[in-house]
Amino acid sequence: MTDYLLVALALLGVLILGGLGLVVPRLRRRGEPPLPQTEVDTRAEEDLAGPPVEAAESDLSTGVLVEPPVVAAPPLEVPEPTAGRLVRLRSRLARSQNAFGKGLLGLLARDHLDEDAWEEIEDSLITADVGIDATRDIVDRLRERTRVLGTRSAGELRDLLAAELVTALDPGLDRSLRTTGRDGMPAVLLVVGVNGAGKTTTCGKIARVLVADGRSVTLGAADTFRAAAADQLETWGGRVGAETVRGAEGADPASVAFDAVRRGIDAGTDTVLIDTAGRLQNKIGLMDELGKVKRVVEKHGPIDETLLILDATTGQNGLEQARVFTEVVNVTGVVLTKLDGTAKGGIVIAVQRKLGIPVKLVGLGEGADDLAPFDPAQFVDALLGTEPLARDA
Ligand SMILES: Nc1nc2c(ncn2[C@@H]2O[C@H](COP(=O)(O)OP(=O)(O)OP(=O)(O)O)[C@@H](O)[C@H]2O)c(=O)[nH]1
Repeated sequence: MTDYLLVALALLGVLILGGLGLVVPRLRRRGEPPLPQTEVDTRAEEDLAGPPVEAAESDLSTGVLVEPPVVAAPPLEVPEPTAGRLVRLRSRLARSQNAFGKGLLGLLARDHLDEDAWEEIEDSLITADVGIDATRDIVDRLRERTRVLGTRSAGELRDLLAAELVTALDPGLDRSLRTTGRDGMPAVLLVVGVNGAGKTTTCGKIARVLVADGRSVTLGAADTFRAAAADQLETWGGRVGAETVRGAEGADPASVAFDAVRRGIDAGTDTVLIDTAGRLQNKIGLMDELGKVKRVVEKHGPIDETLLILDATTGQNGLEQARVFTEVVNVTGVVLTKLDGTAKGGIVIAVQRKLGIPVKLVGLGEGADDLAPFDPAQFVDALLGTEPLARDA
């Protein structure tokens, strides 16, 4: 009888311990944060299958340790520092603007600056796309100062011309990029412009500039018109470890832009860069689409910077297109691309004067780091092929 009692008690003990073993892990798991859906699915499968078999670490039949295969992540690129880029890229600018600078300096070096010479100087500036109004201002001021100062030497004239060109470029304008967010939110940059101007390339280059400066970046591929544009952007981002948010081909650009900012907020990135499409048949369509992108993105908060990408080789025509964009979105800065491929560097002056918006960056080639912060004095030096202004002839 006592034996039966002991056996019954032992069985009861085993049952109680077994029951606790089943309950305790469930209680522990209840305190864990919810898992994303994909992870929940994986966990459910794991639970069904029991603990994972660590076959990768040891071969059970032989007892010999087997190394797990190493999958190497593609190496991230280290972009060039941004400081002094315009000086480093000076030769690109000097090469394309050589005729313009040399021509002007040749004219100023003449023994006698008569009416014809001044007219030729005007023509050179207009040919270089400086624009008629700006050219008149520059030449009038140069003539006046030459007369008052009695300036004669070629060196002095060159310095006066350089000073006038710098003045025409409005060196006091704020050209900094607003890439720092507020209240824990990322800064949001919207990139707009007509197709082929270099929007996607410039987004990629800006991402590199930001990464080089220690920022984290999320890219938004809101150019859903051209499928390759999203691939192109993703490739740029992947090279420096920036994530790209994209939608299906033909998806609503505004919703992709919205998702990109959402992702940037969730991931805690410093800057979200949104690439848009410019391929619209008419002004109304452009207004509707860009206006919607702007409105939808602003549900998260204000847009910090809207950059208009302009192809420098399109000259005065580009200015007309630019005006349409400035009517739709609040453009805060211009990026002039392809300045390496035109002798019409004067377009920088015309753009700022016509649009009243600072040129903040210039594209000087197709290379990944061929984008430079714009600096009026360095630009004029490169344009004229002269030494820095402070140095006298
Ligand atoms: N030489 C030179 N080429 C440039 C520069 N910037 C962009 N490009 C080239 O211009 C071409 C068009 O650039 P994209 O970035 O695809 O232009 P996009 O505005 O995004 O074009 P869509 O997506 O069709 O709207 C590419 O071949 C670029 O390599 C530059 O500063 N210099």
